[in-house]
Amino acid sequence: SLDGVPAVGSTNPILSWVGAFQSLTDSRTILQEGYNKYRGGLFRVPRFDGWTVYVTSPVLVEELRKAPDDVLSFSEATKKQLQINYTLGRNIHENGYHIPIVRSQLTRSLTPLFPDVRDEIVAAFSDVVPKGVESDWVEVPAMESVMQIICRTSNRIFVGLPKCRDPDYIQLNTSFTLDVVAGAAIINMFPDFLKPIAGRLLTNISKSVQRGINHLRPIIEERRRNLNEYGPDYEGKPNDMLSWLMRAADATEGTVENLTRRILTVNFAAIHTSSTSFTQALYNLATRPEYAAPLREEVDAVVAEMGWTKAAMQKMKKLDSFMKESQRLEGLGIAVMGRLALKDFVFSDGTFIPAGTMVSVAAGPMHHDDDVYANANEFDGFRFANIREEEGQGTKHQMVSTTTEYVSFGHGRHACPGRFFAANELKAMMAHVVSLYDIRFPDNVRPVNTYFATACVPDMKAKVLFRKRQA
Ligand code: HEM
Repeated sequence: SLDGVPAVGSTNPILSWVGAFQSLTDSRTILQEGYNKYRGGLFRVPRFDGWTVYVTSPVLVEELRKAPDDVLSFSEATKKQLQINYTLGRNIHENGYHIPIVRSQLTRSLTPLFPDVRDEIVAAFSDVVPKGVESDWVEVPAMESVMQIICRTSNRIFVGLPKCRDPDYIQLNTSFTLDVVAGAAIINMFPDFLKPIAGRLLTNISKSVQRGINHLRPIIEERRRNLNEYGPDYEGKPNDMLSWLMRAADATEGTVENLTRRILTVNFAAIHTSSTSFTQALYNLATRPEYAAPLREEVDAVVAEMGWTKAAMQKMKKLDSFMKESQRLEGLGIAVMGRLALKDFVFSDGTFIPAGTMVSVAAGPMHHDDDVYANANEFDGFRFANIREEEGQGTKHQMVSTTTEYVSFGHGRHACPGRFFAANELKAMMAHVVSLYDIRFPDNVRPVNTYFATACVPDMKAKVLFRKRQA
């Protein structure tokens, strides 16, 4: 019943397995091939358990965005892709109470909590960058260091000090994403009745959750004692994600295990996404030294006027543009906005999508399309700043703004609720880098990305050279 949607590769059941394998290992080529052939329309690519239909135009992205949740479902797509019942946990799928907290409370708190974010960034960079940086170039393993810094900074706001600096807690949160993604891939290989057993026996997840409980139980219990003794707004009550979750949780969600799973889930959504995004931007700056001076000029001027504040981060338009351009060209998801059709759906061009089909946006090819972005394959760090200059003070081209053409954070009601936090954190980190360091690669060559399934992953092993900023 997907006959109306052209396929990339063979539709023969045996040969489409070869295609399914290729879509794991060479997804970028496959998506680009589909996009080149069927641009403006839809095409399908085989997976081991079915087909994914990709949309390729802003008009179709808009229709995907508008489709009701009970027709094209974000949460059912995520449940299937991540095998949520056996990985993050059934409650995460059934009760997404953390999502409005991330979207509203976290975003509203960015201004008052900025001093904490800044403090953690400064402390984490000074721990991660070797001391010799004062007088010479020093090597910094980029991705590993970025993950440490982002995990610390994010968890300063999720669970506070001193836990955010605990090495075992950091290790747990940076590896939990891989536990979940690898675990989901394993569980997906089993028929439904064996999935719970596969989830328990063949993945690391229960061990990781237990490790998380060991870290968070004493904190949750202490906060609960204080609440009981001194009331809901006791003096010194931490203003962080854990407190917000504890306040919003019902009796079921308020257990130590369920609160721990919730914190792990927020970390799952936050750490690898933000770390890959920052690492790509760092690689772009290290290979394009011509951007250092104008970025530095902007950061120095804005900080001199407004200090290290959230408002200052918002004022740094060149920096915002540089981060957004990195994400446009090398965003983590070359396919985003996955939706599972729960009912039959028909796009306006007449394409019929039967219930049970996965639908997604071919984000990578769209972001590299010359008709959407001039010289789309060129890195133009100030592309969006220049557009904003031309168009006045509008916010449409800020890093956090989503459109039918710019979908790195998705688009519509499920667009990433953490993007305001992420953009603020990533800009504060990059502003710190340009104001304190010069950076480059040992051989001046940008490391190559790898593609796995629909993820674009920066070189995890590359080292960037840091040196104290020269006058
Ligand atoms: C650069 C960093 C990030 C990127 C690129 C990113 C990207 C995305 C994308 C593509 C989606 C799915 C949108 C859709 O399908 O329509 C999403 C959802 C989500 N993100 Fe992010 N994200 C980032 C950082 C964060 C952070 C820091 C948090 C939490 C603090 C977060 C929390 C979430 C949550 C909870 C959802 C699910 C929303 C829902 O269920 O409606 N993300 N993100």
